[in-house]
Amino acid sequence: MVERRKPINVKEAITRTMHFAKAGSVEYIPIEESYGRFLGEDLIADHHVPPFDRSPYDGFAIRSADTDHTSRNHPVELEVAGKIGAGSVFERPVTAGEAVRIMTGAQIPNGCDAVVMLEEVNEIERNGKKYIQIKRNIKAGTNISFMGEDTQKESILTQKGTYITPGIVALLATFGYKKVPAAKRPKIGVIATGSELLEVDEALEPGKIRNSNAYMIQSQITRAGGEALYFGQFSDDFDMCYNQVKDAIVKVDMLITTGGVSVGDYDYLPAIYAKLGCNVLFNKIKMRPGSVTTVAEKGGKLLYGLSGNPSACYVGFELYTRPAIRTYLHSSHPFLKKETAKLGADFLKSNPFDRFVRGYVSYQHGCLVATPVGLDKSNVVSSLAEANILILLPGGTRGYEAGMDVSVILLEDQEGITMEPFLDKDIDSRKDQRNDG
Ligand SMILES: Nc1nc2c(c(=O)[nH]1)N[C@H]1C(S)=C(S)[C@@H](COP(=O)(O)OP(=O)(O)OC[C@H]3O[C@@H](n4cnc5c(N)ncnc54)[C@H](O)[C@@H]3O)O[C@H]1N2
Ligand code: MOO
Ligand SMILES: [Mg+2]
Repeated sequence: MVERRKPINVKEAITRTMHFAKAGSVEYIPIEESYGRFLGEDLIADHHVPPFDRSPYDGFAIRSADTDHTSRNHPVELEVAGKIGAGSVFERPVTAGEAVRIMTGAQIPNGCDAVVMLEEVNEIERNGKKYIQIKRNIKAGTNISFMGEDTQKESILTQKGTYITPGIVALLATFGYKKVPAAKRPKIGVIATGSELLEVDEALEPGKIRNSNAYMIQSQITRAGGEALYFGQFSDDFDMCYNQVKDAIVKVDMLITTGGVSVGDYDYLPAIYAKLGCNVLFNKIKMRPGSVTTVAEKGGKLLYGLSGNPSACYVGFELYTRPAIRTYLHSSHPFLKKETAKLGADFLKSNPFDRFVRGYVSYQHGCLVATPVGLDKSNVVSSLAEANILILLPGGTRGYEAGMDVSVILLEDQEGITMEPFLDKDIDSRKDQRNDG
């Protein structure tokens, strides 16, 4: 008799999975390798930036009070007491009637409180001494880049768990991080199952297909910030698959298998979880694709039994594995960002389960338009190549028409959101949006 599974809703499945998601450790890596990693600690400014008042222009540092009674007809003349370039400091306080020739980036000399640009002064020489003439009144603070105006000491610049962009690399360098505290990447094992699977470089044979999921999942792991460990593809043989899974678990932080998770004669994952004594969190979800997605836990490690169907496998990863990876990477926003978009085409087939339709979001006249791409079947691979979003169509009795507001999940997002807004309104809402008025 075929096993009858009890489906749970997406919200419950995510909640059960995230209960076992935990943060990993922190490692120090060279700053040159930090781009694309995730910060392991909050980045706190340990000094002001800039660390001193400095000149944003090539010009003359002056005492503004010297220009108090200056006008076009009554220019003031200041003696040039010296010259400093960026990196040098003027050795003594500047006194009344003096100016210092200063270059962009140089520290403002003591006594000065303004800078006049080179273009704004007349330079003259008399008796071997240099002078400048200024023809207007200069206010204190003019043309000064003030200490701390960029960042204040003690401020939190970037939170731990943040994806390190080139801009964050610049901040890390500014604050002297030759070694960067980075969240250690979780090691995610990947095992593909199926006697029909050919290696990627094998020629097609009757009844066989190439294993695309293993490579797709490895790239999804990399995009999410994890480190993929590929254990290979294995034919549908219980003992072989059991031993592979058993051996892999000890080498990884999480393990993903693809295929063999449904109710077929050669779908061995349920029996493997049972023999390993795993705590199966769920094995059926009210979602399409990916309803057979199974998540189990063993000794605190998450084991993902993703569907063999490529689209179902992809969606299962993004909904259940990706947030666990980001949590491991210390993110407080581990879920992909959701936005509201206009549906770009009718999607009239109703389904009692929540749908995560592969789609493409484009910008049209300042508006987000989400259009389904490719064939909407869970065994389809081509739609994945075009998709940059998942269009979330809550389950219900009616379909969706072009122009309706829909939620979309942004697949390339790096900022993320917390669990609450991700599970908000449209996941498991069960309401027919067309009754909203
Ligand atoms: N009687 C029932 N049959 C099925 C049910 C069900 O509830 N009752 N669920 C269907 C759903 S929904 C899905 S999704 C699939 C899930 O199948 P499995 O996870 O058991 O995966 P397989 O049977 O091993 O393969 C399914 C499909 O995917 C292809 N595949 C597998 N691995 C790969 C790979 N690495 N790369 C590319 N393609 C792969 C495989 O050839 C099959 O075509 O079950 C339904 N059946
Ligand atoms: O798990 Mo299946 O993808 O719902 O088609
Ligand atoms: Mg199967």
